[in-house]
This record gives sequence, C-alpha cells and structure tokens, in this order.
Amino acid sequence: MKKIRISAVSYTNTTPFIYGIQHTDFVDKIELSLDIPADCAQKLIDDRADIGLIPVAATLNMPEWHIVSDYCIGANGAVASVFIFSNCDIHEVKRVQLDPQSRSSNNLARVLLKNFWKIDPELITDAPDYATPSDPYTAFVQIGDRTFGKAEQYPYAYDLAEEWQKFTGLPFVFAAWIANKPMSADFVKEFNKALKFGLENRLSLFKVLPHRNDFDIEDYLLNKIDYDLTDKKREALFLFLDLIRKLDR
Ligand SMILES: C=C(O[C@@H]1C=C(C(=O)O)C=C[C@H]1O)C(=O)O
Repeated sequence: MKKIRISAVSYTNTTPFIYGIQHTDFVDKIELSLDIPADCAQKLIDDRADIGLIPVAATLNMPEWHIVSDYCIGANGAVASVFIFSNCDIHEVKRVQLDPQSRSSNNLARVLLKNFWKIDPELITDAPDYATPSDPYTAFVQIGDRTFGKAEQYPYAYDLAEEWQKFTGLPFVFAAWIANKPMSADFVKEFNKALKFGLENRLSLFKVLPHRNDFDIEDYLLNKIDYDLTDKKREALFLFLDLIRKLDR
C-alpha cells in the first residue's frame, strides 16, 4: 500500500506528536518529514505531502482541505513562543518585520494591529536585518524555538495568543493537522490514537529533550501549548480566517 506522506513542524512544540507517531505501529504506514511551518504548508499545496501540521492561515490558499485530527498546536491565553518583540510600546511602532517561517502568526499580527491595537505600521517581509533591527521603532514577529528565552531581552514582548484572547475572549489555533484530500475514517482513528499516545507520554519525552536554563520546556509543553482542538478553538479558527479575509478591505 502507498504510504501516506506527512509533513510536521520541526519545532519543540511538535515533539509530543512525533514521539506518538514513532512509538506506535502507525509509523509503518506513513512517510514523515519535518519542516518549518511555511514549508509544511507549501508541501500540502503542491501535493508533495498528503497531510501536514500546517499553519491554519495557509488553508486560505488551498482549494480543498480537511481537518483530520482532534489535536492541534493551540493556546488558551499566553503561548510563550509567538511574539512581537519591540524596543518601544506597540502604539509607537512604525515598522513590523514578519517572520519568514510563519504563516499564521504573521497574519495574527496583522489582525491584531488593525483590529485590536488599531495601528497601521509598515509590514516588512524578508527584511535583511530580520530579528536584529537597529531602528528603535522597528519591531519583529517571531515564532517557535528561536523565541525561547527572548521575552526577557526586550523591553516589550507581546505574546500574540494572549493578545488574541484579550481581543476575542477565545483560545487560538496556530496549526492543525490538515489533509489536501479525504482520508479514510480508519486512518483518522489510528492517527488520533498515535498523537494521543505521544501527548500522554510527555513525561518520558522530557527525559530526552535538552534542558534550558532560560526557558521552562516542561511548562511549555504541558501548560502553554494547548493541544486539544476543542469547539472553542474551531470557532476561533474560523473567526481568524474571516478576519484575515477582511484585512485588505
Ligand atoms: C505556537 C507556535 O505555533 C506555530 C506557528 C505557526 C505560524 O505562525 O505559522 C505555525 C505552526 C506552529 O508551530 C509556535 O511554533 O511557536
């Protein structure tokens, strides 16, 4: 039988899922690749993968997509790894550099700038001085492991899941397991079982993950990343997609 091709995010927040996939029989049925979020999305769009843990914002560029799991990369309040880092208050920011690895959080930043903070700074993609702007009024979006330990290094660090919750009262979904074609109910059931196994064994995973003095990885994977794709998170996902569609209007 042809193996299902799965592309997952290469960040620490995905390691419980990878652990589950690699420690169950499910591993024999699939071909797994680890990619940055923007590439997970592109592989699914180009049909170089069948399922991806993809940034939800990328679904706006897909003619067909199906959520194939009860789990996601989400947060209920602060997520601790998605920020706008700035040297001045957000209301004084003149330019925002976007993160080349992100699709969801760049759009979340745009949604919040327009609708919550009600400001209109210039947005910069692929800045040559990305993440090290010398101009004090230039802030930057950053996601994933590269943010670990950085919140204390900047006078202003806006956690975008926390700001989204202040704005909407809702949790947030950054990435979900999405297929570009229908998957059988049996496959989905087995997939969920493997992911659940990984989540239930996070304590075993901590024994092999590298320890950091400047960031509490255990707290991050147990309490900050919220993996259940609940009804409230689905509501947030569709509201987010709607707000992105309205951005340029
Ligand atoms: C919370 C996070 O969610 C990530 C954010 C994404 C994005 O902004 O496109 C995509 C995948 C997620 O892994 C994170 O990695 O820090």
